Amino acid sequence: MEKTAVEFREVSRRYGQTQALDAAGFTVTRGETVALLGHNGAGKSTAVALMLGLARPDGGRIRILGDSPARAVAGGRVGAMLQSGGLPDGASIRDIVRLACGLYGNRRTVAEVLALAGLTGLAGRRADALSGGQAQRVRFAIAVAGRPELLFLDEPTVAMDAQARRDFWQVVHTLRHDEGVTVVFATHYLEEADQFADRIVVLGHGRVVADAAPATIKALAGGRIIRCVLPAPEPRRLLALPGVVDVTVRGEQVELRTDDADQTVGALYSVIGGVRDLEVTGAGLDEALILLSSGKAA
Ligand SMILES: Nc1ncnc2c1ncn2[C@@H]1O[C@H](COP(=O)(O)OP(=O)(O)OP(=O)(O)O)[C@@H](O)[C@H]1O
Repeated sequence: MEKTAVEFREVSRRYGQTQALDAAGFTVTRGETVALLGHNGAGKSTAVALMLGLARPDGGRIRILGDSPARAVAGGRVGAMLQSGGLPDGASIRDIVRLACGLYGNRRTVAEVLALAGLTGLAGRRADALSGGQAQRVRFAIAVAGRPELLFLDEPTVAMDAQARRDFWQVVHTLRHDEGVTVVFATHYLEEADQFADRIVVLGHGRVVADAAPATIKALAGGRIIRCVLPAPEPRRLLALPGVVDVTVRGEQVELRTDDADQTVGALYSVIGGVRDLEVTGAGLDEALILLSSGKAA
């Protein structure tokens, strides 16, 4: 059996004037859970659509479970939960799940799928009488009905509250553990990527700007931001201060990224001088993502 679940190499896709993906590349090994993380419009949904064969790339190569996306999907080896999956209004949840199970030759029973998705108590409910979070669970049920080897989840927890989110990830964890399912999920929740992924691929403007373990992405976020006002700031002198890893200067406004705030602040006063309005904040994952997406972090 091939070891690579997803090969996504130098993939580009343009919509009119918009370059949604620009030579983006990553691979996913079987059994891994990988998060595609990025801001709105970064290219996450486009990448998922291409991996499912719903659209074709303008350039690059995509292989899914050693096959073309279309053949992997047609073979029933891939499950997907998309952002916009509509549900048939008049049908009950049980009807929808039965249909999905039937499509895959009943690789799971209807009862099993209902239980997996936490829908047993809602089985008789019509699809048009569901909350946003419940509808998400039905989409999840459809995605896992065929016992897929590879699961794509595009912002799966978007309409869920905190408890529903925890329950959802617990089920995904069980599938990974018990069935070895490979999971690729798109999210712009940094915490979600950190908690549930083995690896995070950060997309920014259609390119892969980071591809690393969550701990590495978090380490990038572990630093501090110092903002202050300086008369005639010189970026090169600022970059030479202890701890400083990045400098942004706009007029007299200075922003420094540092991995040792105490040393940097000390040096700002003793070496540079004229410091006004100084503040120090935690960089945080959000700051790290912005930095990565802007291409400033190496
Ligand atoms: N069918 C389409 N037609 C035109 N432009 C599109 C289409 N699909 C995506 N785009 C554009 O391509 C870019 C990438 O969009 P994509 O939906 O892949 O981003 P995303 O990271 O999934 O964003 P979000 O977090 O908002 O879902 C955006 O600028 C978007 O407007």
